[in-house]
Formats: sequence, structure tokens, C-alpha cells
Amino acid sequence: MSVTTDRASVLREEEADGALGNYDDDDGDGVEADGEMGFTDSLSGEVKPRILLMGLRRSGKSSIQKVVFHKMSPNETLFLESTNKICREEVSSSSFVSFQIWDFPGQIDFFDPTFDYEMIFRGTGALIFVIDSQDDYVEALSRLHLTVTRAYKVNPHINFEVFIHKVDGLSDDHKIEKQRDIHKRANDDLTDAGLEHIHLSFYLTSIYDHSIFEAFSKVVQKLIPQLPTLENLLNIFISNSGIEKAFLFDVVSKIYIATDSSPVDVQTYELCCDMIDVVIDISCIYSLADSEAGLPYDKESMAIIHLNNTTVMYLKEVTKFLAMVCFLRRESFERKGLIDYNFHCLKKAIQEVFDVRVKVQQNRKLLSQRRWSSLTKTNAVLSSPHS
Ligand SMILES: Nc1nc2c(ncn2[C@@H]2O[C@H](COP(=O)(O)OP(=O)(O)OP(=O)(O)O)[C@@H](O)[C@H]2O)c(=O)[nH]1
Repeated sequence: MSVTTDRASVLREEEADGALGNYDDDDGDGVEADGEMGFTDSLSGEVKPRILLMGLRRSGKSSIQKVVFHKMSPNETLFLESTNKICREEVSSSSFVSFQIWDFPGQIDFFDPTFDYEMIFRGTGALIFVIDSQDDYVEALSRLHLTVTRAYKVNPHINFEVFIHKVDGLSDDHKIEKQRDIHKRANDDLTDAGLEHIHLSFYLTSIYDHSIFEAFSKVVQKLIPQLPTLENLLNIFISNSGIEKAFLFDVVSKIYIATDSSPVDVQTYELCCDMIDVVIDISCIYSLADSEAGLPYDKESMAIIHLNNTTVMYLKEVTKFLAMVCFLRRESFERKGLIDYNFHCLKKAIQEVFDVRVKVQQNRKLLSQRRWSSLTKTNAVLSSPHS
């Protein structure tokens, strides 16, 4: 059972107009249509970062979006129809996990005059290029090169993320070999073009396991300017509490937005995801219908799991959509009072970071609105010089 199909995080789904260059204006105010959107973006650096999903047809872009943000089961993606329009969606479950995802059809043509790629890349935070590892990837690599070079020219601040996707069908050796080959060829192409300074990050992903959530977590983390502060807070928290590993999770998407500086291993990450599922599912089944608007996750949410290898997993609510999940030894857990006290301090500090982030976002929005209104005034004067 999954509560998350009722999407708290997905505020709305919009489909861009059939012609690639013309985007639907969701509220009818004209601001998000055509060139205007790009112009405001360039001034304000849009409050919500934009993440683009690009790649050849059938590489798995829509499946990734549906599995990560709509909790679609991987098998259901077999029935997804090919995307023929740009699909935009806002993901906004907390101030830290707040962005727009644009899912592109596989066949976009940069030379199509109706495709305003400058406008699109200008407001982009991360470009995820999906390569089907089970297919011949020569064409995908040349497409990747074209896309990255175009995007970089318009906006050198974009994070370029390459998902070597559908690796579930490959053996471990084969996966590493594919990654090495794709990594080498993509970087050789950039070096040949004199663009070796462009950095590409590579991830092995599949919708059939947690790798896609882990990869998405890393993409999203890079878009959180407060990440070093959050990491520092977690480092202090674990060292003061005798904890071995701590994650800060967005419970809706199961994206972890920060962890301490010790390395992350996949099994640990998977255990955290399973724990969040268990908490939400049990809460859905047994929580009182009238408790806090019937939400399955609230201030009281907490769980302790004793693993059979002397490790304890401890989950606690941080904010409405964030949870801390940590791993510690049974002996350390005996000092639960100290852990809870330190957690209380951590929670307050995270709340402060959160408040600062909200303030910065509000200021940026205000600034952008002011600039926009002064610009429209100037335009009005210019267009009626005799008034
Ligand atoms: N084995 C495997 N198949 C996958 C994976 N991800 C997606 N697929 C399958 O790949 C096929 C194409 O997926 P889509 O998500 O429609 O691909 P797309 O890139 O959005 O395709 P277009 O809309 O045509 O651009 C579907 O049959 C999915 O079930 C994966 O991780 N592993």
C-alpha cells in the first residue's frame, strides 16, 4: 500500500503546447508564454530551479519521472505512451525539494525554429540526459554532445547529469564496463571540441531498484545552496550523539537532501527508503482518521527498528515533509536521551536554515517582480513617446 499516490508533492502537471516553442500559460496571465518567460528568467534566475529530462526516444525519461514522483510501479511504465509534447511539472514538497521538471519528447530538433532552446536552457539548473544502456548508444552520445554544447553556450552554470539507464539487465562487470566506455567517449567528444572544462556526472540507474532515487537525490542536492550547512549540521549531530550515519529525507519523494560526510552505500540508502515506507504504510492503516487532517506523517511520527546485527535505525520527524533517519550501534542507542536532546537542537538549526531559504526565495521573487514591473513601465513609455 502506498500513501504517496495521493501526491502532496506534485502540485500540478502542465503540458506544453504541441508546437515545441509555444508553452502553455497555466494561469492565463501571459507571463509564462513564449519569449516572455525567458526574459524574466534571465533577470531573476527563477525561484524554482528547472530540471530537464532529455535523451533519445524510449530511453526511459517519462518512466523515471513517473516512478520517482508519482510512485508508479516500474512494470506499469511498460504501458506508457511516447511523449510528443514537453511535459512540465512542479515538484514542491518542501522548500528544499522544490523545482520544475521538464520531460522532453525524444525527437526534439535544435534546428527547428519553433524550439526556443535559449529560453529553456537559460532558466535551467540541471540537465539530465538519459542513455539506454541496453541499446546501441552511438546516436545517444552524439545527441548528448550536441545537447550539452548548446546548453553550455546559453548557460554555463547548468549541472550536466548523465543517467546510464536500464542497467538492471546488465551484470555488475558489464555495468562498470559500460560506464567506463560511455564516460570516455563523452569526454573525448568534449575534448575534441575544445570543451574539456565541461563537467559531466555519470550515474548507473534503473527504475527497478533504488538507484534511480539515489541518482535523483544527488541531482537535487546540487541545487540546494544550503547543502554545505546542512551537511555540517549533520556532522556535528552524529559526532555528538555516537551515531554512525544520518540522512535527511524528503518523505514524499524519498530523495535524501543531505547526509553527513561519511560515504553512502546503496544498502543503507535502501533500508532508509524501506523504513519510510513502513512508517507511512503503518500510519495509514492504524492512525486515527481525525488526527492532523488524517495525514500519515506528522509531528508524532517516529520509528525505531532493531536490525539483527546490533544496529539500530531511528527515524524522527524534522518538518512536515522531512525526516531524519540514522543508524547507530545498540550501545549508543542506550543514551537515547542525549540523542533526542541533540536532535532537538538539530531540528531547530534546520528550521533556521529552512527559514533563511524561504526568505531568500521571497526576496528573489520580489526583486524579479519589481524588475519586471519597471521593465513593463519602460516599455510602455517607449511604445507611446507622445503620452
Ligand atoms: N529494463 C528497464 N526498462 C525501462 C527502465 N526505464 C524505463 N524502461 C522501459 O523503457 C520503455 C520506454 O520508456 P519511456 O519512459 O516511455 O521512455 P521515454 O524516454 O520517455 O520515451 P519518449 O517519450 O518516446 O521519448 C518503457 O517500456 C519502460 O518500461 C529501466 O530502468 N529498466
